[in-house]
Amino acid sequence: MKVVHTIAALRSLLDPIKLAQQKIALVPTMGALHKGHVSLIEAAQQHAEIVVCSIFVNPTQFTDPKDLEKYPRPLEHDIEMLRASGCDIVFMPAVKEMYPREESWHIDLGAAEFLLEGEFRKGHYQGVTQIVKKLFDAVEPDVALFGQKDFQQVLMIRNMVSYFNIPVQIISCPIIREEDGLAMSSRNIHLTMKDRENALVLNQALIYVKDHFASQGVDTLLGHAKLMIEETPGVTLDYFTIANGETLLPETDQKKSNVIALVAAKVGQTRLIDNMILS
Ligand SMILES: Nc1ncnc2c1ncn2[C@@H]1O[C@H](COP(=O)(O)OP(=O)(O)OP(=O)(O)O)[C@@H](O)[C@H]1O
Ligand SMILES: CC(C)(CO)[C@@H](O)C(=O)[O-]
Ligand code: BAL
Repeated sequence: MKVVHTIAALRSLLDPIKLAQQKIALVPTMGALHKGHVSLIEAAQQHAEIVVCSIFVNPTQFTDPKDLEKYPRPLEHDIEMLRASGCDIVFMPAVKEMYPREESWHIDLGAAEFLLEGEFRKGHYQGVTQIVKKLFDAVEPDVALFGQKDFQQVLMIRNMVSYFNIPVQIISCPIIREEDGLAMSSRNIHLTMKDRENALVLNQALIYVKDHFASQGVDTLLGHAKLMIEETPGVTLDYFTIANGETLLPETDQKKSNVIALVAAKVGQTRLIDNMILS
């Protein structure tokens, strides 16, 4: 496994691979890797000969400076995990490498940009698409893999790709959970023991909705799920919605396909998200 820090070094590794017409997969991450990330590397290996993983805590997508400051950065551990997973190239640029000068960025990501995460983290998806475009320019991958855990992020990245006509296949991979159902997340490390227990309600509320989707109406389901979360001590709900998987607008027609339940809540000091496909 090669570890590189500059776009120039990355390109000199990738040029012969491209000349040999080998397929390249990119797995963008912010590090603090867990089994969810490893599942993306493993899926990437099914789609390409060479797997590049980027580790970059992208400042432009953080709307809360404290969140950026305390974002975990266990670099040695990450490199060891990637080595064990069979990743080929790790790209770990410094902030100056990706943002050599002040720049403004704004593209039309469609109305769904401003819903859900976009409402609670204003400008977040401009920052996400800005860095993912830069990573795509640096790597020129044939395929890029993202987690369904960040459901809205995958939609926004697909919109960015179609905005620029980038020839890359975007693949969304299933959510990897702890044994008790908590969605794996780098931010779980901030949870106290009590928070960790309380956080389970997010997955439990999603399961409730999925299990009763055929037998109860949307209003009843939402009422029950929100109550479950609001009654859990230390948990503050940002949103719980049953939405169309394309527009992210509330869905009331339970016979439709592509319906998803999405949740975000603060558990103690830590904001977590999760979701579940309903149809
Ligand atoms: N539990 C998971 N299962 C599958 N993919 C995941 C999971 N958690 C994160 N990912 C995916 O890994 C990629 C990198 O995410 P990131 O580095 O932000 O990790 P994270 O655990 O989502 O961290 P955080 O949510 O705290 O920012 C994203 O595409 C994300 O959707
Ligand atoms: C896609 C991403 C690596 C861009 O910084 C980030 O948003 C993430 O880790 O999901
Ligand atoms: N996994 C999404 C990255 C973020 O929370 O900023």
